[in-house]
Amino acid sequence: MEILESIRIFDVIDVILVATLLYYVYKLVKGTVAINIFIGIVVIYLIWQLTEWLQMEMLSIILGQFIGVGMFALIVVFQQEIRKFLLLIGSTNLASRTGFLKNFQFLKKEGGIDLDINAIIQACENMGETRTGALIVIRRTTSLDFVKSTGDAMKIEVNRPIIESVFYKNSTLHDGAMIIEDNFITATRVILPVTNERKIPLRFGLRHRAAVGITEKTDAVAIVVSEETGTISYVKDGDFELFQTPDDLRTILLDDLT
Ligand SMILES: Nc1ncnc2c1ncn2[C@@H]1O[C@H](COP(=O)(O)OP(=O)(O)OP(=O)(O)O)[C@@H](O)[C@H]1O
Repeated sequence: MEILESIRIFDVIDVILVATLLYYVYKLVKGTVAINIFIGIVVIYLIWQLTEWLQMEMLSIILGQFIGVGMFALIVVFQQEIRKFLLLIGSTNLASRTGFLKNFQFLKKEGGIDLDINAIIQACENMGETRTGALIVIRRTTSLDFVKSTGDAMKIEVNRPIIESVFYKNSTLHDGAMIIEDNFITATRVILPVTNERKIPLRFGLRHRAAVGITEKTDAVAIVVSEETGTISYVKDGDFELFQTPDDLRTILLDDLT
Protein backbone atom coordinates (compact mmCIF):
# COMPACT_ATOMS: atom_id res chain seq x y z
CA MET A 1 0.00 0.00 0.00
CA GLU A 2 2.81 2.35 0.99
CA ILE A 3 4.57 1.66 -2.28
CA LEU A 4 1.42 2.54 -4.18
CA GLU A 5 1.07 5.78 -2.25
CA SER A 6 4.66 6.77 -2.98
CA ILE A 7 4.10 6.47 -6.76
CA ARG A 8 3.60 9.93 -8.17
CA ILE A 9 1.76 10.75 -11.38
CA PHE A 10 5.10 11.82 -12.89
CA ASP A 11 6.52 8.33 -12.23
CA VAL A 12 3.67 6.85 -14.27
CA ILE A 13 4.25 9.40 -17.05
CA ASP A 14 7.98 8.60 -16.87
CA VAL A 15 7.34 4.87 -17.38
CA ILE A 16 4.90 5.52 -20.25
CA LEU A 17 7.38 7.85 -21.97
CA VAL A 18 10.24 5.34 -21.62
CA ALA A 19 7.99 2.57 -23.00
CA THR A 20 7.00 4.80 -25.95
CA LEU A 21 10.65 5.68 -26.56
CA LEU A 22 11.67 2.02 -26.53
CA TYR A 23 8.80 1.18 -28.89
CA TYR A 24 9.96 3.80 -31.41
CA VAL A 25 13.58 2.73 -31.11
CA TYR A 26 12.45 -0.86 -31.75
CA LYS A 27 10.36 0.26 -34.74
CA LEU A 28 13.36 2.05 -36.23
CA VAL A 29 15.83 -0.80 -35.85
CA LYS A 30 13.38 -3.66 -36.55
CA GLY A 31 14.50 -5.69 -39.54
CA THR A 32 17.71 -3.70 -40.05
CA VAL A 33 21.31 -4.66 -39.34
CA ALA A 34 21.17 -2.16 -36.47
CA ILE A 35 19.44 -4.74 -34.28
CA ASN A 36 22.44 -7.10 -34.65
CA ILE A 37 24.82 -4.26 -33.81
CA PHE A 38 22.69 -3.45 -30.77
CA ILE A 39 22.80 -7.10 -29.62
CA GLY A 40 26.61 -7.05 -30.15
CA ILE A 41 26.94 -3.97 -27.91
CA VAL A 42 24.80 -5.57 -25.18
CA VAL A 43 26.94 -8.74 -25.33
CA ILE A 44 30.18 -6.72 -25.01
CA TYR A 45 28.70 -4.81 -22.07
CA LEU A 46 27.71 -8.06 -20.32
CA ILE A 47 31.17 -9.57 -20.90
CA TRP A 48 32.73 -6.38 -19.49
CA GLN A 49 30.57 -6.63 -16.36
CA LEU A 50 31.56 -10.29 -16.00
CA THR A 51 35.30 -9.53 -16.32
CA GLU A 52 34.92 -6.80 -13.69
CA TRP A 53 33.18 -9.20 -11.37
CA LEU A 54 35.83 -11.89 -11.94
CA GLN A 55 38.55 -9.22 -11.52
CA MET A 56 40.15 -10.09 -14.88
CA GLU A 57 41.91 -6.76 -14.98
CA MET A 58 43.47 -6.63 -18.44
CA LEU A 59 40.36 -7.67 -20.32
CA SER A 60 38.18 -5.47 -18.17
CA ILE A 61 40.42 -2.41 -18.89
CA ILE A 62 40.32 -3.08 -22.66
CA LEU A 63 36.55 -3.57 -22.70
CA GLY A 64 36.12 -0.61 -20.33
CA GLN A 65 38.02 1.65 -22.78
CA PHE A 66 35.82 0.36 -25.58
CA ILE A 67 32.63 1.06 -23.62
CA GLY A 68 34.08 4.48 -22.66
CA VAL A 69 34.06 5.68 -26.27
CA GLY A 70 30.82 3.80 -26.80
CA MET A 71 28.65 6.92 -26.97
CA PHE A 72 30.60 8.28 -29.95
CA ALA A 73 30.70 4.86 -31.57
CA LEU A 74 26.92 4.59 -31.12
CA ILE A 75 26.34 7.96 -32.81
CA VAL A 76 28.47 6.91 -35.78
CA VAL A 77 27.00 3.41 -36.09
CA PHE A 78 23.39 4.47 -35.59
CA GLN A 79 23.67 7.69 -37.56
CA GLN A 80 20.83 6.72 -39.93
CA GLU A 81 18.53 5.58 -37.13
CA ILE A 82 19.19 8.69 -35.01
CA ARG A 83 18.44 10.82 -38.06
CA LYS A 84 15.17 8.98 -38.67
CA PHE A 85 14.25 9.26 -35.00
CA LEU A 86 14.84 13.01 -34.94
CA LEU A 87 12.88 13.40 -38.16
CA LEU A 88 10.03 11.47 -36.56
CA ILE A 89 10.09 13.68 -33.48
CA GLY A 90 10.48 16.84 -35.53
CA SER A 91 7.69 16.14 -37.99
CA THR A 92 4.66 18.06 -36.91
CA ASN A 93 2.23 15.30 -37.76
CA LEU A 94 3.58 12.95 -35.10
CA ALA A 95 0.20 12.99 -33.41
CA SER A 96 -1.64 12.01 -36.57
CA ARG A 97 0.99 9.36 -37.38
CA THR A 98 0.34 7.60 -34.12
CA GLY A 99 -3.35 7.68 -34.88
CA PHE A 100 -3.97 9.83 -31.83
CA LEU A 101 -5.85 12.57 -33.66
CA LYS A 102 -7.85 10.00 -35.58
CA ASN A 103 -9.81 9.39 -32.41
CA PHE A 104 -11.06 12.94 -32.67
CA GLN A 105 -12.74 12.89 -36.06
CA PHE A 106 -14.36 16.27 -35.45
CA LEU A 107 -10.92 17.90 -35.55
CA LYS A 108 -10.43 16.84 -39.17
CA LYS A 109 -10.68 19.49 -41.84
CA GLU A 110 -14.10 19.27 -43.38
CA GLY A 111 -14.05 18.06 -46.97
CA GLY A 112 -10.72 16.25 -46.42
CA ILE A 113 -7.62 17.26 -48.34
CA ASP A 114 -6.92 19.37 -51.40
CA LEU A 115 -5.00 16.70 -53.27
CA ASP A 116 -6.80 15.08 -56.22
CA ILE A 117 -6.25 11.49 -55.07
CA ASN A 118 -8.63 10.12 -57.70
CA ALA A 119 -6.53 11.60 -60.52
CA ILE A 120 -3.39 9.98 -59.12
CA ILE A 121 -5.02 6.57 -58.65
CA GLN A 122 -6.69 6.58 -62.06
CA ALA A 123 -3.40 7.55 -63.70
CA CYS A 124 -1.66 4.70 -61.85
CA GLU A 125 -4.35 2.22 -62.92
CA ASN A 126 -3.99 3.28 -66.55
CA MET A 127 -0.19 3.17 -66.36
CA GLY A 128 -0.42 -0.28 -64.79
CA GLU A 129 -2.53 -1.52 -67.71
CA THR A 130 -0.09 -0.16 -70.26
CA ARG A 131 2.95 -1.36 -68.26
CA THR A 132 4.27 2.16 -67.84
CA GLY A 133 6.72 2.47 -64.95
CA ALA A 134 6.05 5.32 -62.53
CA LEU A 135 7.28 6.59 -59.19
CA ILE A 136 5.23 9.25 -57.43
CA VAL A 137 6.25 10.75 -54.09
CA ILE A 138 3.65 12.70 -52.13
CA ARG A 139 4.97 15.10 -49.49
CA ARG A 140 3.39 15.12 -46.07
CA THR A 141 5.27 17.36 -43.60
CA THR A 142 9.00 16.78 -44.13
CA SER A 143 10.50 19.05 -46.78
CA LEU A 144 11.57 17.27 -49.98
CA ASP A 145 13.72 20.18 -51.21
CA PHE A 146 16.91 18.13 -50.79
CA VAL A 147 15.78 15.69 -53.49
CA LYS A 148 13.83 18.13 -55.66
CA SER A 149 17.05 19.87 -56.61
CA THR A 150 18.19 16.70 -58.42
CA GLY A 151 15.30 16.96 -60.90
CA ASP A 152 13.40 19.56 -62.88
CA ALA A 153 11.32 22.00 -60.86
CA MET A 154 7.82 22.81 -62.10
CA LYS A 155 4.41 23.71 -60.76
CA ILE A 156 1.53 22.00 -62.51
CA GLU A 157 -1.79 21.22 -60.89
CA VAL A 158 -2.27 17.48 -60.44
CA ASN A 159 -4.39 15.88 -63.12
CA ARG A 160 -4.54 12.45 -64.69
CA PRO A 161 -3.41 13.19 -68.28
CA ILE A 162 -0.40 15.18 -67.08
CA ILE A 163 0.77 12.38 -64.76
CA GLU A 164 0.35 9.83 -67.54
CA SER A 165 2.16 11.93 -70.10
CA VAL A 166 5.09 12.60 -67.75
CA PHE A 167 5.67 8.85 -67.33
CA TYR A 168 4.89 7.99 -70.96
CA LYS A 169 7.85 5.93 -72.15
CA ASN A 170 8.94 8.30 -74.91
CA SER A 171 8.55 11.40 -72.77
CA THR A 172 11.76 13.18 -71.83
CA LEU A 173 10.47 13.47 -68.26
CA HIS A 174 9.63 9.81 -67.63
CA ASP A 175 12.84 8.85 -65.83
CA GLY A 176 13.14 9.17 -62.05
CA ALA A 177 10.48 10.23 -59.60
CA MET A 178 7.68 12.80 -59.61
CA ILE A 179 7.17 14.91 -56.49
CA ILE A 180 3.69 16.06 -55.54
CA GLU A 181 3.18 18.75 -52.91
CA ASP A 182 -0.28 19.94 -51.95
CA ASN A 183 -2.11 19.54 -55.26
CA PHE A 184 0.87 20.38 -57.49
CA ILE A 185 3.49 18.40 -59.35
CA THR A 186 6.55 20.32 -58.18
CA ALA A 187 9.35 18.25 -59.71
CA THR A 188 9.98 15.44 -62.17
CA ARG A 189 13.05 13.34 -63.06
CA VAL A 190 14.02 13.42 -59.39
CA ILE A 191 16.73 11.04 -58.18
CA LEU A 192 15.80 9.60 -54.79
CA PRO A 193 18.03 7.99 -52.18
CA VAL A 194 17.94 4.22 -52.68
CA THR A 195 17.52 2.06 -49.59
CA ASN A 196 20.14 -0.53 -48.73
CA GLU A 197 17.59 -2.57 -46.77
CA ARG A 198 18.47 -6.22 -47.47
CA LYS A 199 15.05 -7.62 -46.68
CA ILE A 200 13.43 -6.24 -49.84
CA PRO A 201 12.72 -9.15 -52.22
CA LEU A 202 15.10 -9.39 -55.17
CA ARG A 203 12.27 -8.94 -57.68
CA PHE A 204 12.10 -5.29 -56.67
CA GLY A 205 14.61 -3.17 -58.52
CA LEU A 206 15.80 0.40 -58.16
CA ARG A 207 12.42 2.07 -58.67
CA HIS A 208 10.92 0.26 -55.68
CA ARG A 209 14.11 0.65 -53.63
CA ALA A 210 14.05 4.40 -54.27
CA ALA A 211 10.43 4.53 -53.00
CA VAL A 212 11.49 2.70 -49.83
CA GLY A 213 14.54 4.99 -49.50
CA ILE A 214 12.65 8.28 -49.57
CA THR A 215 9.88 7.05 -47.24
CA GLU A 216 12.53 5.84 -44.77
CA LYS A 217 14.26 9.20 -44.70
CA THR A 218 11.15 11.40 -44.70
CA ASP A 219 7.48 11.03 -43.82
CA ALA A 220 6.47 11.23 -47.50
CA VAL A 221 4.47 8.39 -49.06
CA ALA A 222 5.22 6.86 -52.47
CA ILE A 223 3.27 5.07 -55.17
CA VAL A 224 5.13 2.85 -57.60
CA VAL A 225 3.81 1.37 -60.84
CA SER A 226 5.93 -1.52 -62.01
CA GLU A 227 6.99 -1.44 -65.63
CA GLU A 228 7.48 -5.21 -65.60
CA THR A 229 4.23 -6.35 -64.01
CA GLY A 230 1.97 -3.29 -64.01
CA THR A 231 1.46 -3.78 -60.26
CA ILE A 232 0.80 -0.71 -58.13
CA SER A 233 2.62 -0.56 -54.78
CA TYR A 234 2.13 1.86 -51.92
CA VAL A 235 5.12 2.60 -49.69
CA LYS A 236 5.03 4.36 -46.31
CA ASP A 237 7.65 4.61 -43.55
CA GLY A 238 10.00 2.43 -45.60
CA ASP A 239 7.50 -0.44 -45.84
CA PHE A 240 5.20 -1.76 -48.53
CA GLU A 241 1.57 -1.35 -47.39
CA LEU A 242 -0.74 -3.94 -48.82
CA PHE A 243 -4.14 -3.17 -50.32
CA GLN A 244 -6.63 -5.18 -52.37
CA THR A 245 -8.27 -2.76 -54.80
CA PRO A 246 -7.65 0.79 -56.05
CA ASP A 247 -10.55 1.80 -53.79
CA ASP A 248 -8.65 0.44 -50.80
CA LEU A 249 -5.60 2.45 -51.85
CA ARG A 250 -7.80 5.55 -52.12
CA THR A 251 -9.03 5.01 -48.54
CA ILE A 252 -5.51 4.42 -47.21
CA LEU A 253 -4.15 7.51 -48.99
CA LEU A 254 -7.00 9.67 -47.74
CA ASP A 255 -6.37 8.45 -44.23
CA ASP A 256 -2.59 9.01 -44.42
CA LEU A 257 -2.82 12.45 -45.99
CA THR A 258 -5.39 13.97 -43.62
N1 LIG B 1 17.30 6.53 -57.30
C1 LIG B 1 16.25 6.64 -58.12
N2 LIG B 1 15.40 7.66 -57.98
C2 LIG B 1 14.34 7.79 -58.80
N3 LIG B 1 14.04 6.92 -59.78
C3 LIG B 1 14.84 5.88 -59.95
C4 LIG B 1 15.99 5.67 -59.14
N4 LIG B 1 16.61 4.54 -59.54
C5 LIG B 1 15.87 4.07 -60.56
N5 LIG B 1 14.81 4.86 -60.82
C6 LIG B 1 13.81 4.67 -61.87
O1 LIG B 1 13.54 3.30 -61.96
C7 LIG B 1 13.82 2.83 -63.29
C8 LIG B 1 14.51 1.50 -63.24
O2 LIG B 1 13.71 0.65 -62.60
P1 LIG B 1 14.09 -0.84 -62.26
O3 LIG B 1 13.68 -1.71 -63.41
O4 LIG B 1 15.46 -0.98 -61.71
O5 LIG B 1 13.11 -0.91 -61.03
P2 LIG B 1 12.04 -1.95 -60.56
O6 LIG B 1 11.84 -1.64 -59.10
O7 LIG B 1 12.44 -3.34 -60.99
O8 LIG B 1 10.73 -1.48 -61.30
P3 LIG B 1 9.96 -2.13 -62.53
O9 LIG B 1 9.10 -3.20 -61.92
O10 LIG B 1 9.22 -0.97 -63.04
O11 LIG B 1 11.01 -2.66 -63.49
C9 LIG B 1 14.74 3.86 -63.89
O12 LIG B 1 14.53 3.92 -65.29
C10 LIG B 1 14.34 5.13 -63.20
O13 LIG B 1 13.30 5.77 -63.91
